Amino acid sequence: MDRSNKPAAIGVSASLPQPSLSIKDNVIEASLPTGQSVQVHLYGATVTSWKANGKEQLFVSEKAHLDGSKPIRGGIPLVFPVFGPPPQNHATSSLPQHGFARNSNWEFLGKSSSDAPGKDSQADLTVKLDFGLSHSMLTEEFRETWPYEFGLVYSVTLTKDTLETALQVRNEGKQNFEFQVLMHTYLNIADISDVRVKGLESKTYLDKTLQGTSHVETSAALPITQETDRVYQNLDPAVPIDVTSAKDDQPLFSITREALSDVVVWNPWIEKAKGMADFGPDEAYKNMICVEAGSVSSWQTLEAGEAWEGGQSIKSRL
Ligand SMILES: O=P(O)(O)OC[C@H]1O[C@H](O)[C@H](O)[C@@H](O)[C@@H]1O
Repeated sequence: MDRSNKPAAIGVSASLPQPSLSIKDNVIEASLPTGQSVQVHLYGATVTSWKANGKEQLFVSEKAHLDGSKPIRGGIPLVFPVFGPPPQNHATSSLPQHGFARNSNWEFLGKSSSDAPGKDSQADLTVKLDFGLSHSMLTEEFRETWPYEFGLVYSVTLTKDTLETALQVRNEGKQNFEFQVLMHTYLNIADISDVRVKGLESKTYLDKTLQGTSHVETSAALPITQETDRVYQNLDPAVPIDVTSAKDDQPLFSITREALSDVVVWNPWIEKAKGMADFGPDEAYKNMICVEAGSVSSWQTLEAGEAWEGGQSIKSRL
């Protein structure tokens, strides 16, 4: 994953078509000359569309609120600084479930594009969009409930066959703070019964559908046949989690991570899907699986003046 701020398009032949950008109604869209595109809402810096090979790769609920009144149900909501309901007696205790990043208005910091070093082909072009959120941009309520001086830079990079999302967290204040982070990715799938999740065998997970009890995964290719809400812990981020098709065992998605050693696998299934007002249609649980790269099973402590960085790269089968 390359998250450096490369100079815009230097070294790219002037005659080659370049990535395009549009900004409208707080939605940023970028596309590559080879057809791939990405869309990001400033509300939550939520990625709401990733098209590759002419297909939408992310699931967004038909009933998702896109007006900033509620976190967006689908795409890639960003969870920070707490995952799930905040614990009692913790600095995050008064925050909403999954923190404030997904329900704050971010700023667009700009676009940069590059081609792979030593290559001179359109196929190697990438486009990176950067978004920022800091303490002063939060609502008064969030500023009061989580009073730390922080800076987030979220980078969304589109390449020919991957989408990369990376977060930098900076402590810009004088006190240490603790955080959790997670990229709550809703993958678009044709049929949940055809999907298997690989790369989890022998890993310990907390099953949130069974009072958070601890288990060890026995399946090399996990089918989703009921409500599933599991936090797999201490995975090697470099080993991909593959979402494969049971029909041909080919990966539909392959997800590698950096500094994100937990992975949540979530599907609400029938009853929970019906119970979520912003989830629709009811049957849509068949068309999504959340595979969420994060650091959530403990807390990252960030000392004053320090920075932390983590991210994921999702490769889609083309
Ligand atoms: O409804 P939300 O707040 O968006 O949370 C949606 C889901 O997020 C994660 O996957 C959690 O593990 C689930 O327990 C939760 O239900």
